[in-house]
Amino acid sequence: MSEFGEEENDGPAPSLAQIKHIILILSGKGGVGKSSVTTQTALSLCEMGYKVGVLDIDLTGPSLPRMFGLEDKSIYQDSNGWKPVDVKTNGKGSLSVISIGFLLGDRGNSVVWRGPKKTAMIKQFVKDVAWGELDYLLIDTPPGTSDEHISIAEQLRFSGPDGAIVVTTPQGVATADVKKELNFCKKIDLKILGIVENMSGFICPHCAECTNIFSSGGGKSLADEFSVPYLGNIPIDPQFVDMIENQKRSKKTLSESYSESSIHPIFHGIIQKVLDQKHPARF
Ligand SMILES: Nc1ncnc2c1ncn2[C@@H]1O[C@H](COP(=O)(O)OP(=O)(O)OP(=O)(O)O)[C@@H](O)[C@H]1O
Ligand code: SF4
Repeated sequence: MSEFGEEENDGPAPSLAQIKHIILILSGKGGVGKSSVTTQTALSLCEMGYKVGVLDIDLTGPSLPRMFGLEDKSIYQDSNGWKPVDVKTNGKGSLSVISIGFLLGDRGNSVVWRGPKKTAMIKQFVKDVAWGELDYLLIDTPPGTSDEHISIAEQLRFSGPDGAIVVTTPQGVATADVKKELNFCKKIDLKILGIVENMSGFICPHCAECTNIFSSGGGKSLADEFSVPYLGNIPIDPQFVDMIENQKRSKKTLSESYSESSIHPIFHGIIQKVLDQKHPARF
């Protein structure tokens, strides 16, 4: 990427002009499945026929290239800006991805940057990607409330995001961190579209029966406490991990494998609750 200059954030980025809805995916804590939720949101919306873009601003641990089976892809820049990487779909909708992961030479690498450099990179991601026309742009953020969150909130200040989907797991420690995240959203005036409780129960790979191995209900009580929508819970599904890990060897596209998975109807219901909120399009 080119030099990062300090500019004033003086209005909505032209690169976002043809995007109808912007949704951020947040989590208070690492490893709760935020990137999985972003991936499933993208696949579900795409299956519904929408044009979807995914922006990965988890600069210290970008996992979306792996989730979408795009680890060997690179991005390039033309006169319109950075070109997102396309993901094969079932013929419905469209899906493209931009991640810092595409710029890291060794895929095992992560970046260790101080705040100003992270801010500059996020600014470039927001302003210089040639998304074209999209129904939904999903922004996958790092866990917690870090420089990246403040930067993206600042960059989107004039761009009217629909709001944020917040991911938690049933355990108390995760829900405690989510409270901080929810308070952060309140502070920056970012609407909460709802809370998703991930890894809630376990789907048996033999009989597809769902068993609650940890307590559940933490997400719902948080939603009640903060008076925000509860979108639902997603069980741990070994088939999902298998689908991600083995997509290169599979004859099916990720969209096809996803549409046949047990997790798919559950997640579809979650996304439908977001769509039912009927946020006005940005243009
Ligand atoms: N419902 C689920 N069923 C099975 N595996 C899951 C589920 N949700 C997440 N996982 C797996 O758990 C791991 C962590 O998930 P993910 O990378 O989505 O978390 P994250 O919150 O984005 O992590 P990070 O803090 O690194 O950004 C991944 O290997 C993912 O495939
Ligand atoms: S849920 Fe049923 S099939 Fe799965 S391990 Fe338990 S008893 Fe066996």
